[in-house]
Amino acid sequence: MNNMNPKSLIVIFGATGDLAKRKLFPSIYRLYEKGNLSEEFAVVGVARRPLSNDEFRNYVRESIENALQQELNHEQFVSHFYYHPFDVTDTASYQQLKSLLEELDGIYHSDGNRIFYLAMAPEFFGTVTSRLKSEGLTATNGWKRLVIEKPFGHDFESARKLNEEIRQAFSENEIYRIDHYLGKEMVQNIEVIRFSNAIFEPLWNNRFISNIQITSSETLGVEDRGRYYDHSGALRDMVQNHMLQMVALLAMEPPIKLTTDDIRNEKVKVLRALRPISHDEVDQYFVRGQYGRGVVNGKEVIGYREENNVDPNSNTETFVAGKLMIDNFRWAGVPFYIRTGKRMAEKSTKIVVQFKDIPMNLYYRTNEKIQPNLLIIHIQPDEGITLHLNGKKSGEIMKTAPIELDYCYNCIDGINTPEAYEKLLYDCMRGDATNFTHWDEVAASWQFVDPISEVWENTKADDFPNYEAGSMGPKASDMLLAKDGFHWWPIYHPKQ
Ligand SMILES: NC(=O)C1=CN([C@@H]2O[C@H](COP(=O)(O)OP(=O)(O)OC[C@H]3O[C@@H](n4cnc5c(N)ncnc54)[C@H](OP(=O)(O)O)[C@@H]3O)[C@@H](O)[C@H]2O)C=CC1
Ligand SMILES: O=C1O[C@H](COP(=O)(O)O)[C@@H](O)[C@H](O)[C@H]1O
Repeated sequence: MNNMNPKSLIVIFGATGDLAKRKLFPSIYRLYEKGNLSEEFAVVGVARRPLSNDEFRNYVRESIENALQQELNHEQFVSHFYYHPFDVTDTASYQQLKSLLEELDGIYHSDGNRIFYLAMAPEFFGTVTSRLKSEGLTATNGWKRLVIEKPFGHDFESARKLNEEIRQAFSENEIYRIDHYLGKEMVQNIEVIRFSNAIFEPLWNNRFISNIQITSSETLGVEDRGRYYDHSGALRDMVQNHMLQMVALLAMEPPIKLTTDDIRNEKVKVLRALRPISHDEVDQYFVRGQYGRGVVNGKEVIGYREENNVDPNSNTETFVAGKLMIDNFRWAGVPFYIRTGKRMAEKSTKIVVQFKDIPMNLYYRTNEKIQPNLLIIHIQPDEGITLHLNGKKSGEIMKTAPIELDYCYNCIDGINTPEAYEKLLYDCMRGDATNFTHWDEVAASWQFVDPISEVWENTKADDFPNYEAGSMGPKASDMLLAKDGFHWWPIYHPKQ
């Protein structure tokens, strides 16, 4: 097999769903368009509604054209798509799927390589994987891989059970647990910025860094996902996975080599070193919020409790801010502040690394307020880095002025950053699991988050809704930093 142009059959369970339409089909097309797929691939869509192959192919074409806002340039692309209607709880249909895969293996010479992508409700994850094994679909001459969407469980116990179920059919190195933040260009850049720059790595510790802030704010509300979200909340939806993954990448030790195992091992160590938060400490370290009505991007929007499929008295948080301490040599004493929420003022994901003040500042004498040095990693929508320094104020004696060294990745003409799903699908096809989460990371993350959700589920938040849609969250989020003498740095890009 040519590892750069992998060949495989891809079975998408939930092929008529939102994720497949918006992310998976366009990503497969982009890979094909760039020549990253060989012609020896086929996609089999599985869902209940009755569609013929032709109807499915039209649906795929439309999905791609809508998502990419372009016409399909390669007509033959959709001929690689097949549809197999069935209810995944029905055993008999797996036999028909097996025959179809064997037939397609012959047509596409895909060497028995199979990706099973579970893009459907998580309650089916266990059923599908056990049927794939019991009905013989995993017995193939080539490799087999399982891509599993979030949420991976609801807490540690449910995640452990799910893991046990899928491990009956797939080994750990065949399981690709998606965290789409790990496919983002600038999240992948964290390691490179840290480990390939002599000006950062020696300073990357508690001697020189005073705190690190990670914000992932959204302007969207819960849209049509109220049923799922009202049982999840921001802590499970964003913190347990994406936010903790970014913390792990920022805090991990340099891996011995850039292999999947070496990187994952270092990330797991960080997650295990997170200071556990006991039930009676939750209020000290974490803040929850829920949005009320407000104005977002100039439009009036309803409050969370008025959204479709949301309990009108819901106790679910749509905002979380937290202070995380990592109890190891490198990070002892350095708070990592995280915040994420829906219906906030901006759509933005940013990491701000705030360096400590220098020991003695010559310029204090002039009553100048020297700004701390900041390294800002812009994850989205803008992609880049900004370094905040101090320089001499032009024309003045003994006065400083802030300087911003700014590099914008996605401002450069011709650079079209690949979608996270495109990169992750390609990684999976090439057998590179580095940017997928290992079970040990998932387990450690749930173990950290569980005590917080237990307290929040069992205590009514009397002040909900406690932030206006279109704001940066509840006041208590600012207080969380203020009591340590810090404040949240703005999350807009300096050039905006
Ligand atoms: N949408 C998104 O942006 C994101 C989604 N995810 C995750 O991806 C997964 C899919 O989400 P999403 O696409 O939004 O979900 P949807 O509800 O849009 O799609 C569900 C899919 O499953 C199929 N389906 C439902 N029941 C059965 C059944 N018994 N047998 C066979 N097929 C069935 C549906 O088709 P039919 O009705 O025809 O059977 C449909 O294709 C979830 O785990 C979600 O958490 C993760 C991150 C983002
Ligand atoms: O996983 C999820 O992520 C999205 C935010 O992703 P982004 O790439 O747009 O930052 C969030 O809206 C969703 O609730 C959550 O399930």
